[in-house]
Amino acid sequence: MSQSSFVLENVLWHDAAHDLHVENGAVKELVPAGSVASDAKKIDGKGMLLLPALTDVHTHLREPGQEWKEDIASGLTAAAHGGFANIMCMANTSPVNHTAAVTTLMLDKARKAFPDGGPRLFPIGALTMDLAGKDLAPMGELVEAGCKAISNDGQPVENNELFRRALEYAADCGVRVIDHCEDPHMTIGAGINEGVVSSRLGLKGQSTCAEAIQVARDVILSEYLKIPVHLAHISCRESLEIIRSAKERGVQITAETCPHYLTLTEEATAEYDTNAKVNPPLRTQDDVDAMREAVRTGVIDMLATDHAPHAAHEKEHPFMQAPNGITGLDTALPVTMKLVEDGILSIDDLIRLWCTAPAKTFGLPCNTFAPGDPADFILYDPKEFWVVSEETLYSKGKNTPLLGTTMLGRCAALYVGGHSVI
Ligand SMILES: NC(=O)N[C@@H](CC(=O)O)C(=O)O
Ligand SMILES: [Zn+2]
Repeated sequence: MSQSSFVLENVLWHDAAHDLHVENGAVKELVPAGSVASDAKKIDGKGMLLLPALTDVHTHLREPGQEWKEDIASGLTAAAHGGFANIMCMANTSPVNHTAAVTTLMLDKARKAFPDGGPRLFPIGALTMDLAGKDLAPMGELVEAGCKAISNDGQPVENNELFRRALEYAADCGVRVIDHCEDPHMTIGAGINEGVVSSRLGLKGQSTCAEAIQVARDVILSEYLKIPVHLAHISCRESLEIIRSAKERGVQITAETCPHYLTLTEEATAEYDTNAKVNPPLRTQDDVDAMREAVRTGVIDMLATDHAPHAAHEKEHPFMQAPNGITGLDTALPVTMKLVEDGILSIDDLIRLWCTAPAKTFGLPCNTFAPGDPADFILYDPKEFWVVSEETLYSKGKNTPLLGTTMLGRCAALYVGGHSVI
């Protein structure tokens, strides 16, 4: 019997006990418990919550070049324990992922990290060479090598003509551009919101205008060219208003936000905590409220981690010198499940935001538990207490403002294509 044919018995799906029948790595049926007629191997699901596995369209894996922060093996291990079947990794490595050779190296490393099958890796190619904002990267070659999207994430493109040509070139290559929306002249790298906390600390903050201006630029180009654009890590109310009205006009804009923009405010940086220093910065409670509304109504299409691991010694620099970024693969699902417990999201919202929308937008494998779908799923233990600490995070990056927080619930098992990864 193939290892990927089995009946997973007694799992909780939408509050009722179900059995999941997997055949040759694909879903055969998901039915009320006790109604599968098959002599395939039985696995006890122990009443755990069944969820489709997650897709992260925005991860920084740091390999090649900055393996002390994270490498592909450690990042994919954190992804597996976080419940992710698909990971799209950003191009801001060293060297930048601007040639097929770098993309191929990333894919080789992923295969070697999980020779029997693990989370699937889908690299994102650079938009410009070295992310320098001058010469377009060879997108055709990058897509052929396996890149699923194009982005200058971390180094926003300020040249509008170049950005327009990049959208056209990427569309010709059949992929979407993911834009980190930030006017690079408006205090890029500040990592703290321009507001009461930055004033109190005597730091130069980053305004919401820096983001919203680029969102507006992208909407204008997307509408004019009739080319889809994906907006990365949206953080503030002003951007949402632009995205909402663009979508009403039928502009092909998709957008993501991250768990931290749904749960944390600028107050997290009030004690100069560099683990809360991220780009775009954590905003106000009013922005958090607006973001929560936007993920419910579909103004924001999906969640992404923006997993941005950095080493402890780097985050120990004074606030303005410390690098931007929060590690997120380990904590994304429990943080989102808490939003479900608190009645802010429904479980169907969570599945749409973390599974169906990201996979479908970027053309990745997607499990909706329909017959024939890849058997990518999680068994989630809602009763596992764990404290976020250097020891409990699988990522090399321990840079999260959640250190010391107790989480209720964790991914107990991940299957990708019917293969048990953890
Ligand atoms: N999001 C972050 O705060 N940091 C990202 C780069 C970026 O997107 O700015 C990183 O690579 O560390
Ligand atoms: Zn970014």
